[in-house]
Amino acid sequence: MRFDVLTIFPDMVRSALREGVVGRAVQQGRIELHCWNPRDFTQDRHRTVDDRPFGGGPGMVMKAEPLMAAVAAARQASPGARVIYLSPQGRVLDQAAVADMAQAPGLILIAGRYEGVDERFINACVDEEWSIGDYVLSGGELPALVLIDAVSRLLPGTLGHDESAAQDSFSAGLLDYPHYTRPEELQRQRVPAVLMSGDHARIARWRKKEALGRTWERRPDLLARRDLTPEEATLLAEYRQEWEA
Ligand SMILES: COc1ccccc1CNc1ccc(C(N)=O)cn1
Repeated sequence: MRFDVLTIFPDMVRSALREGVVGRAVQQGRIELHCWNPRDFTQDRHRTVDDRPFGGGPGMVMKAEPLMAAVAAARQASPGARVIYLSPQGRVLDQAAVADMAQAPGLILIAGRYEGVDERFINACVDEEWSIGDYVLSGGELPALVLIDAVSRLLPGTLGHDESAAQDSFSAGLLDYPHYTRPEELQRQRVPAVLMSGDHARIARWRKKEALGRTWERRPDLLARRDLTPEEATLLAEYRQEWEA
């Protein structure tokens, strides 16, 4: 899959994607990453990418023309890509949206800076506006990196064991079960015996129950959105009995 990022800080984006599973996928060519700097698409000596807002007010606005020229170049290099603008005004991202994006041939991600971009650029060039959450950052680069990481994890071959992405609780609409590793006892806390039993069916059942129970405790909103199978309802009832015991 190909990711094109429009940013005035390309080194910030490139360096962040050198490490970890995504970095390895880029090195192995399973993921392509290209950065386009709007400054390279300016016509003036000062390579101006921002200007003062019409109507007054604080801060600067990113000029439309350099962005339009950069997006045209990116579209040519990545046919069929979805053009996504990361902003606090976008639809808030969730795992289902990430999974849908992983089906695209490519994503062209616009990382805004300053107070945002000229609305005419959004109207003319942007397919979708997305937010990584209800908070404001100094730029769209970190949201673009979040999106690239979340999508890349779902691409075949990115993770060591593909099923670990599938097992990801959010893919199942639930929170994750607790994880443990050596030592077996730590500050008088022992690893739950079931995990030492070698009984994989029993372990899977325990993990499902923990995921359901923790979702019920911490994120009832997620549970409300999810129909439980009869088995899941039984597991959650068991968890709640133990919890209220
Ligand atoms: C004032 O900043 C902006 C204003 C408008 C657009 C982009 C920016 C760049 N900042 C961003 C970008 C995305 C998110 C998010 N929640 O996804 C948060 N901040």
